[in-house]
Amino acid sequence: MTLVIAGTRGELAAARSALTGTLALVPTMGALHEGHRSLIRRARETADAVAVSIFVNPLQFGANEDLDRYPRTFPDDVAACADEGVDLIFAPSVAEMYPTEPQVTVKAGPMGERVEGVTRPGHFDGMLTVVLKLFHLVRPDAAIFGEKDAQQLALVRRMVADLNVPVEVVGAPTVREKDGLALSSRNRYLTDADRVTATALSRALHAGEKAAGGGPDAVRTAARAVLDAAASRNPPLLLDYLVLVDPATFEEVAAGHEGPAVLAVAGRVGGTHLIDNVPLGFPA
Ligand SMILES: Nc1ncnc2c1ncn2[C@@H]1O[C@H](COP(=O)(O)OP(=O)(O)OP(=O)(O)O)[C@@H](O)[C@H]1O
Ligand SMILES: CC(C)(CO)[C@@H](O)C(=O)[O-]
Ligand code: BAL
Repeated sequence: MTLVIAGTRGELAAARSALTGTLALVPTMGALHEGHRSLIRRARETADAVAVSIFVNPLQFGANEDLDRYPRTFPDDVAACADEGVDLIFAPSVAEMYPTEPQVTVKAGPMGERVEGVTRPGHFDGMLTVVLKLFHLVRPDAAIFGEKDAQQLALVRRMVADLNVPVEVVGAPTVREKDGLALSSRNRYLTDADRVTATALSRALHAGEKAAGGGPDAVRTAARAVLDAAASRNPPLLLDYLVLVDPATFEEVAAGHEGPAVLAVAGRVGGTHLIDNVPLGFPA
C-alpha cells in the first residue's frame, strides 16, 4: 500500500475509511529518530495498518518553552515513514487541529501535577487533550507510546481507563545511543560539550539500577552521586528532579517499598530540558 499524507480532517477521514483491518497509531511531534522508528515497528506488529501523526502541539508547551524552535523536519519524516512502511501520516496545521480556541480540555488530575508536571505546569493537560483529539480523529484500535516519556504513558493509560476510550495503549522500550543517552528530538540542540554532560542522566539511572538490591534509598543515593558530579561539570547539569516513583501514580515510593517502581530523572544542559527513566523492581 502507498503512503497517504493527510493534512486536513477531511483528507484524514477519506484515508481512514480506505484502510481495512486494525489500525495502530504512533503519535509524534516529528523530527523522527530511531526511537520513533522502533515505535512504528511495534505498531506494525500490533495491527494491520499503521498511522503516524506529526503535530507540534502548542497546548502542551509553556510560555518559556521551545515551541518556536522545536525541530521541524517534515520531508525527512515522510522519508522515514515511507521507509518503515507506514500507511498514513496525519500532519495537520495548528489551525486545522484548533480551528477555535479550545474551551473544553482534558485535565490530567493529581498525577499530572507531580514530577514532570512541577517543571512543566499544564503540560500534561495539553498533551492529553491533543492525544484524545487524535484518537477521535484517527480512530485507531491501538496507540504506541515510548517508555522514555513514562509519566506521559502512565497518564494516557489513566485517561483511557477513566474515560473509557476504546484504544489499546502499548508501551515500547527506550532506544538509546551507544553511550546510554536516550534518543530525543531535543538532543539536536546539544553541543558536543553538552552532549558529554548529558550522559550523566543515563549513568545516574544505571547506578541506581545497580544499587536496587539495597532498596529504594540505596537507589536514590547512588543515582544522586552521579548527578551531583555532573552539576559541577562545564557545562553543568542543572537537575530538575530525581525521583523513585510508583509507575501507575508517579507518587514517590517509601524506603520499604516492594514491587515495581520507576527511577526518573530530568535536567537541563545548555538550556535543553532532557528526561529519562528506568523501570526497577523491589522483590518482597
Ligand atoms: N528514545 C526513545 N525511545 C523510544 N520511544 C521514544 C524515544 N524518544 C521518544 N520516544 C517516543 O516517541 C513518541 C513521540 O515523542 P516525541 O515526538 O516528543 O519525541 P521525543 O524524541 O521524545 O522529543 P522530545 O525532544 O520532545 O522529548 C513518544 O511516545 C515518545 O515517548
Ligand atoms: C504524545 C504527543 C505526540 C502529544 O503531542 C507528544 O507528547 C509526544 O510526542 O510525546
Ligand atoms: N516528548 C514529550 C513531548 C514534549 O516534550 O512536549
